[in-house]
Amino acid sequence: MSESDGGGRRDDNRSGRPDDNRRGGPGGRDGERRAAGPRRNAQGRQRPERAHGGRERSAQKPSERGRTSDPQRLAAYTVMRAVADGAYANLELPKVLRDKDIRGRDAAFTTELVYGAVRMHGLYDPIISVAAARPIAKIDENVVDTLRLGAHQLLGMRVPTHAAVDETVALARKVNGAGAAGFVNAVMRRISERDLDAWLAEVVPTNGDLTARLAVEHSHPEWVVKALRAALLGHGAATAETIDDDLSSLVASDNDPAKVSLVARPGLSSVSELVDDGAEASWLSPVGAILPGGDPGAIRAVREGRAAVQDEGSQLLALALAAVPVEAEAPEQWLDLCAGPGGKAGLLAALALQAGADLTANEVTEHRTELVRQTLRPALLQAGAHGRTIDVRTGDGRFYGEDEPGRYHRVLVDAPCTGLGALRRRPEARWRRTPADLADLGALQRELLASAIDATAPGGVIAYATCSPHLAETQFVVRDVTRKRDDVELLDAREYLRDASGEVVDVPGGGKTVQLWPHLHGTDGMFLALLRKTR
Ligand SMILES: C[S@@+](CC[C@H](N)C(=O)[O-])C[C@H]1O[C@@H](n2cnc3c(N)ncnc32)[C@H](O)[C@@H]1O
Repeated sequence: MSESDGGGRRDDNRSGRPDDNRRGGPGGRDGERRAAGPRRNAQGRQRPERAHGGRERSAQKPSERGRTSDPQRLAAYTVMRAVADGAYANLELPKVLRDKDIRGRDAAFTTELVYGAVRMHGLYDPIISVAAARPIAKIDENVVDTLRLGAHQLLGMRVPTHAAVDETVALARKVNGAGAAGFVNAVMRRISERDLDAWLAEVVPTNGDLTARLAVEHSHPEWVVKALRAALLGHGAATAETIDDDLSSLVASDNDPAKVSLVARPGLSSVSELVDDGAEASWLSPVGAILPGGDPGAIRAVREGRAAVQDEGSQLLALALAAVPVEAEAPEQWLDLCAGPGGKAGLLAALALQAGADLTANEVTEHRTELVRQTLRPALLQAGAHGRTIDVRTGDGRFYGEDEPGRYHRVLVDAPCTGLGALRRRPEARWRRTPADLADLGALQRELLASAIDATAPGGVIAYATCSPHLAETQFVVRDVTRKRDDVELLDAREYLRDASGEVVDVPGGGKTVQLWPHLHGTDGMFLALLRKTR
């Protein structure tokens, strides 16, 4: 239900959960790492900071300590292993939480454990390696996952040291075996001897190469940091003078939990309904609201599919496509070419009904088409009453131009992409993607955009969007496709990106396309180009 990383509060602290595990992680902005407040003992009472993260010994003998692992850490480990085998954390975690009946604050704690350990292992692995006095590749990968969970408790959450060590050793005994537990105990104790700043001073390279430094400090593959540097410069969001600071802010924000933003699908729900249910109106999106805490599923409009969890950047893009003036005979035909799982289609469907337009929502995989159908259910139910059609289809978007030339008046190409603008949401994404993906995706993105243009009627408008700022997926795709054609022109997309008070959203850079940024707008790194079909 939620796109959030979770987090939350816990009154008792028996198993060492932090009071507020959403903030203060190693990926947080500089100076905020320990901003969440003082350390607490196992009963949750405040205690003084230690100078260098010194040891706090348990009163128990090692053989007596942590014989049983708690269900949350065991669940976190189970998800970690599934992710190592190719699963997606955001899909696997809810299943495991459900199976183990882990809810509320315990679910938030488990979520933070998994997301933090997966996301931050680019930093934790060098620390584990130093603490273990051996290369990470020489440690069994199951044991590495246990240690990543332990390192995150010590360095990224404010779990009391004795609880983090004892519970991680107990977990190791259960899942890695008694021999490994002794090793885990030794490594965890070594890690606990220093605080995060001392470890950063130890493992972050100091040779002056900012890319290498940021890659370790903020746990990103180096190629991603380089690509983000090029993107900031290429989209005009940084200059030669500001790039180091801007890049640092961007990679730091990739490790901040995304706020839980909701969309009120127009005509089905409203921002004021969401506000009445505890959300706060978004200043950025006219149809958005922010949930300050709690489960979005507790909100009636969300449960009924009239509202949903959706990034504000995604909302702005769909609204922009709907806002461009188009001269066409009613009813306008709208097309979402790559609709799965249906987030933007959900908003477009509501807007189409209000505008008296029909919508075709297409997706290439059956499974994701079914997700689109579920998302659109409330709009589908209303379409008949409005005398309108919402058609959900499975098909390859590359053939729409050939099969239905000139049929549509507004077309969204929310292209499959690397997702480098949404790293906050997918903890494993940065480690899965490789530069080689860009070649495959680039060819597909170009074909989909060309097909969309062919499928658009003269005077109609095409929105090309990605949740990546990578230049190869954004500017270069639009440039390559449009320069081969004389039937399309680039519109100034900035004109149509309006905040909740109707003002043009401030987007850095001087071009006609829009690039949103997590560190500037608090949204995913969404790209938008708007094209007019001229003939
Ligand atoms: C970035 S996602 C779209 C997200 C969606 N617009 C939303 O807001 O929920 C891209 C989608 O394109 C689909 N896709 C990939 N290749 C496609 C193709 N050839 N034709 C149509 N859809 C395709 C993927 O399966 C994926 O669901």
